[in-house]
Amino acid sequence: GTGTVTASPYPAEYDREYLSPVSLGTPAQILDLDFDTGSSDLWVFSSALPKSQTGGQTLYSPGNSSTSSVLENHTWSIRYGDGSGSSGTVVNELVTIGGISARRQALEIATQVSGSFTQDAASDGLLGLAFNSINTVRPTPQKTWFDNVQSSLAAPLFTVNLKKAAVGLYTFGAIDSKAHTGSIAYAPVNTKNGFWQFPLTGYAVGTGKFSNSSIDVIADTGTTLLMLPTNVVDAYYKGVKGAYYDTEYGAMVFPCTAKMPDFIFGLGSYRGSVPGSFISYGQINTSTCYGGLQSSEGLPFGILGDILLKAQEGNDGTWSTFEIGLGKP
Ligand SMILES: CC[C@H](C)[C@H](NC(=O)C[C@H](O)[C@H](CC1CCCCC1)NC(=O)CCNC(=O)[C@H](Cc1ccccc1)NC(=O)N1CCC(N)CC1)C(=O)NCc1cnc(C)nc1N
Repeated sequence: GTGTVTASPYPAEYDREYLSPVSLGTPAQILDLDFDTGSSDLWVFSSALPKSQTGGQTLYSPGNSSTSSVLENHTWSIRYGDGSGSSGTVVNELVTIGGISARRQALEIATQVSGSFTQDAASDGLLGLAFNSINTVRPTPQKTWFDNVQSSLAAPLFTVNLKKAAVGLYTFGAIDSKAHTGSIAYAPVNTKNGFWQFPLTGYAVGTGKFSNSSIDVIADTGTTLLMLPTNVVDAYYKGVKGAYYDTEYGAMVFPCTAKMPDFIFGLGSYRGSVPGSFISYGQINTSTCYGGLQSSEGLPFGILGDILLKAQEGNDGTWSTFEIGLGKP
């Protein structure tokens, strides 16, 4: 079959994360999870958390579900790129998304979460959509929901259609022919690091010439910003009057009045564009804005985060949506 679920941006004006409803257990407990193609753990806020670490999230309670069973002697502990983290125990549970069910999904119950999760009332946990090899459950790593349901999908793929300040969609098992115009560009995925990793074929800034270069990136719905090698970032902000590296924020910032050039990227022979307006991410004070494009210095690859994934390229005046199709060839 195929299944579709909404992806709602939060907070509305910042698109910092996208949340999707997931049904857990019997009777159904619905939690809003951050689908993350940059990790492979499905973990939720739970009744096992100290109250002091919760902040308004919906808590999954295994005791209230007739289909949950403890995965004995298994634990998990995860650390994310922004320094946040969580850990806990594991149950097998019925997990349904858009009508597609995994009957015995490893569902990771948080017994500890770091402060930024406690403060984020909108997110009840994460659903990892990267590869099984980076799942943190021990002693036996567990499979992702996408891996568990693949045999029941019409096609072994999912598509991501995030939108700026509007509700988008994750679709499992089919490519919606209404959601794209023209042919689809494919790139070979390198799964050795457990991510959806592939090469971009180059970039251009605004109306400048396209620079052919192979840039290793991962498609990561769980990362808000677009992170690329320093030489690309420097080339981009050279086109932004008054842009500079703010050591306090550790980020490129610029006057909010600056005209932002579009960012063009190559994927095979396909050319996608991120509107310049998306690269003004938000104000840090009345006159200075924070860049949606930052350096991936120190990372083994660039990160195509939400800033790029939500981009809609305007062609012949219409809007077609840039979406990522992720699946096995
Ligand atoms: C199995 C681990 C797994 C693969 C892990 N994967 C990732 O970190 C990528 C993954 O997509 C995670 C998923 C996030 C985690 C935080 C909660 C939301 C989802 N992405 C990141 O950490 C990228 C950096 N963070 C972000 O992009 C977060 C996302 C966020 C959204 C809403 C609320 C809070 C945070 N955004 C911000 O921090 N923002 C605040 C600042 C603002 N300017 C932009 C928005 C990893 O690489 N960990 C190795 C790792 C460990 N330690 C460190 C320090 N770095 C690491 N990379």
